[in-house]
Amino acid sequence: MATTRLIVRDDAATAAKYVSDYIVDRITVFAPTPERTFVLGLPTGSSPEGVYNNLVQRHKAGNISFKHVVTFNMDEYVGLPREHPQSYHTFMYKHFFSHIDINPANIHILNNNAPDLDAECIAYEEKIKRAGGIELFLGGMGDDGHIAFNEPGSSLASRTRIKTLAPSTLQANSRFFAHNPSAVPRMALTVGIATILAAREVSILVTGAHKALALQKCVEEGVNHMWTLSALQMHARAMIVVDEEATVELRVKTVRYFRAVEGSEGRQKVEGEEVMESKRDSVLEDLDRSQTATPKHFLAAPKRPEMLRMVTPDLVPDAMHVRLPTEMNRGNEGEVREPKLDSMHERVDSPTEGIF
Ligand SMILES: N[C@@H]1[C@@H](O)[C@H](O)[C@@H](COP(=O)(O)O)O[C@@H]1O
Repeated sequence: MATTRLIVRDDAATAAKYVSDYIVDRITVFAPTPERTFVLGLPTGSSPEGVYNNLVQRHKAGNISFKHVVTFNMDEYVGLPREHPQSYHTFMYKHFFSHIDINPANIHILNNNAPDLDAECIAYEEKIKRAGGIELFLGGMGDDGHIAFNEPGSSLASRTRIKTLAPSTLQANSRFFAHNPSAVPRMALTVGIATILAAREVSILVTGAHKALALQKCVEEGVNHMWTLSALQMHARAMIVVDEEATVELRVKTVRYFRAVEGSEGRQKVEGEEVMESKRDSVLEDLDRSQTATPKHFLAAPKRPEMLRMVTPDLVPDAMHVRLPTEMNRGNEGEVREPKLDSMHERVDSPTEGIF
């Protein structure tokens, strides 16, 4: 059975509303200050457009401020000028940043024109670390199951790096480039799977029947680097919000199970803690619930927000090591070392990529 929590909504609009309301709730409960900012990871793509529209509306209605929110975008095409209409830089300002009260100094987007792209990627990881780690990473999913630009075959231990885009991505994203796949940049900078898994919480929005097969692979099958969103199964606080259309390849019992999980949450209240309208806990915890008494702290956001503000662990959940390639080992401090190249990686990835 899947281990990533799934929230099913009727259509793309209500799925996007669920995600935007969730973000507003999380920031509100966190109550960020200049000294204690809320660090939000952000995606681009057509899926999150509705989320950004809702967030802008909630901001304009006076429901939410982004003054003390720090953002890190997931990815960016290599080589496109910043002001190019299809750069992710342009996308973010057009759909979100230009309409909210975020401090421009708090916005981080990978510099796709940096003279040294490898150094840019390393510095980006450092900036995330210095910001205290990502509190909530919002994401989407490509038609082939990729997250950010972690294309099929990416290492589950990857960090921010250069990736060569898969033909399936060039094809899918050609809709933004006059339907010409050869006009899509061939490379991108992207956070890695491990960067995403290191966030304290991950929320993914997946809508449309064209994503249904990939969703099925990522949710019902095992962790697999050919369907990189499946890595979320190793995260203790992850959810995927989908519309009905995206569920068409899932088993009926899978959808029923997750609906039942969501339904049962509304009935759980924990004394002395503030329940966030039952919108948070993780699937691992959901699974525990069926076997043991429900741990109270998994159902609710603690009233003292500082409890949520622990330094990001340098990843990796125990279960992950079990599945990592044997070349992968750990250093003295418990850090994960990069895996050695193997022939499959050499075939899939460009020689310019130091880390897969
Ligand atoms: N790098 C982005 C991903 O972050 C995004 O999730 C995916 C799906 O985009 P869409 O929501 O338009 O289907 O597109 C691109 O590949």
